[in-house]
Amino acid sequence: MTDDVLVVHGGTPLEGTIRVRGAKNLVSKAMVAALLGDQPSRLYDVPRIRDVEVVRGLLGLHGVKVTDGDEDGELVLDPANVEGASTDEINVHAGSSRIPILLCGPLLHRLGHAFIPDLGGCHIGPRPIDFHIEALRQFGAVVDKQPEGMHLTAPSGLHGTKFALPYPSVGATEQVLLTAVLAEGVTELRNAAVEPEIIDLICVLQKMGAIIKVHTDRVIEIQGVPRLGGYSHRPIPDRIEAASWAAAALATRGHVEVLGAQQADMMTFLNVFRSVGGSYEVTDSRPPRNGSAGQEGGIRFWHPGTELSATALETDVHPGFMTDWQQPLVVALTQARGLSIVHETVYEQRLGYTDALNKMGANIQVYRDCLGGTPCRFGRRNFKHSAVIAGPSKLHAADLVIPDLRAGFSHLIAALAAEGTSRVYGVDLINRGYEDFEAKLANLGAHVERP
Ligand SMILES: CC(=O)N[C@H]1[C@@H](OP(=O)(O)OP(=O)(O)OC[C@H]2O[C@@H](n3ccc(=O)[nH]c3=O)[C@H](O)[C@@H]2O)O[C@H](CO)[C@@H](O)[C@@H]1O
Ligand SMILES: C=C(OP(=O)(O)O)C(=O)O
Repeated sequence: MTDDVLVVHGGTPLEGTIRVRGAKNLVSKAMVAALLGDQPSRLYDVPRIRDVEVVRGLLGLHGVKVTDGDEDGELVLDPANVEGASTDEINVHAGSSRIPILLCGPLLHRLGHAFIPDLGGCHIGPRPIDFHIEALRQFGAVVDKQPEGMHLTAPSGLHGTKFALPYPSVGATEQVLLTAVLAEGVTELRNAAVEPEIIDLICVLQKMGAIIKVHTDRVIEIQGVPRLGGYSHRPIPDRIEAASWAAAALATRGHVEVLGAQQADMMTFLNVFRSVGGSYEVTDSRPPRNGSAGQEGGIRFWHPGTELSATALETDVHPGFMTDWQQPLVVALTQARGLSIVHETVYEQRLGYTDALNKMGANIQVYRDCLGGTPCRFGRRNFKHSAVIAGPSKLHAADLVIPDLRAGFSHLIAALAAEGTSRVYGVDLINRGYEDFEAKLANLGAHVERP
């Protein structure tokens, strides 16, 4: 633990430009999709983050040759020799990410069997996988849960099915997509998640030869095809990372331009950012013309210098306010005048990190009640899933231990916004979803150092 610490000298506004690459929550799934093809795939703008390394390792164990392409961030994934791996080899990746569960369908199609290790990911609630298992069973998979992991077979192959999700789960929707594309017949998924990363995964699968219709009202219809080829794809940029830097600009009274950030995927965030009093400007990209260099588009976010206002928000599935934006933004809300209300409706336990903010001088109370306009699944289940943030608060330095990815980034922002020198332990966790964050911090003028 001691060498995984960042010393943060707070109180300096973040100023400058950074760039975000392919979305963590798409890139890893597109890599899994490559397993379904019988030709190589090319994925561009892949960030150097831990989740990518985990999937690269898992694909490698299953015979997919993953190599770096000519362009920085380009991966070539060749599934010509897909093969099984031992449970011991696969279990090296146990507890490291949520992505392994998405290998079920592709491995059943390619090998007829699959072994999935225990999942990792952020500790923000129990995160069950019952929807995944139920969907896989409906496709015809036999699922056997054992202490060392989950074994799956498909003795009669996988067949299209009609399935309605009890909640529009991102992962379960991806599970259905990745299984249905090569299943025999038609699959109809109701109450599907429609996050931009899912639509981008559908684009990847369509490039491979899949037939997928996205109807209104969260209905997705997939017509199984007998084979899929490879794809060449430049993923959507990471809208969670972009919003995290936006929140950091606001909390530190700074000005950060995020190249690559896309307005269309961040509309709900931008509305909240503006209602709090943050300023932003969308810069469109310009191709090179008549000898003048082109310009990459993005969004500039800054603190206007005037007082920020409290707001009320509820996290929700797309197109609602994304749960992964919540933790970084709350740090900025500690600087807004009045009472802000945050109702977390996606995860039961995603407010634990507020204890650390309170230790730094914030005034945040958490409640079991649904404090938003709409009662949610957690209302009568004793989870502290609503927060009231009274601001503005002067934050002071503290020693912090990072509990998970987004909470980790929020701790970092709080330390950057605070007066004095904080020590942030466990910062390596941030590498799971933020590429080169230390280099980016240095670019933005943050005073951080390894002891
Ligand atoms: C790698 C990745 O893409 N992670 C994202 C993905 O996580 P992930 O795909 O794990 O999140 P889900 O959308 O599945 O989870 C949403 C809710 O559904 C519940 N649920 C889910 C599956 C299931 O079988 N049973 C069940 O009850 C979960 O406990 C949670 O309360 O979407 C989340 C919601 O946008 C994001 O916060 C994560 O960053
Ligand atoms: C919850 C998150 O990720 P994961 O699903 O990988 O834990 C996140 O990215 O904020």
